[in-house]
Amino acid sequence: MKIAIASDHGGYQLKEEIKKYLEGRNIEVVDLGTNSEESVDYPIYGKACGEAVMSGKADRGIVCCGTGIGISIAANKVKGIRCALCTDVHMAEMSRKHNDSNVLSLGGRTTPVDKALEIVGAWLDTEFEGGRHQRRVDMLNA
Ligand SMILES: O=C(CO)[C@H](O)[C@H](O)[C@H](O)COP(=O)(O)O
Repeated sequence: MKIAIASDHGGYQLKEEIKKYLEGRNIEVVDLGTNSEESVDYPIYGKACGEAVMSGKADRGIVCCGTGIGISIAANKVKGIRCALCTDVHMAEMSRKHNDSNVLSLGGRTTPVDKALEIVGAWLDTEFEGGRHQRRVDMLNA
């Protein structure tokens, strides 16, 4: 699996931790920036991650900003993206099982690193259930 990751300055430190975690699991990472804590604008990075997923450059994406809110809104503007802002493992699992989320959003200023990495692990390891949920995902895509 190949994962695209992107953040603004508020999510930069968390993105770096997620990158290490993914590489530790031998998952290929496409890092779309940002590359420091210098102030940048989250819409650019959310869009870049969404486009990387929809173009096939990556299988799924992970985005981070201060709260995870702004960058998830940006990613969700890309047609076909189902970006889920998750603050716990249950939400991450459900976003995969029911929503087939293809981008995960996390808040670098709101979710501690250890918890965020647990969320990432659950999100990576949970499959979409299909069935009645496929109909709803099809409606989202339409
Ligand atoms: O977009 C956000 C909130 O929805 C993110 O948390 C941003 O990281 C935040 O708005 C950036 O704020 P800053 O004061 O410019 O660092």
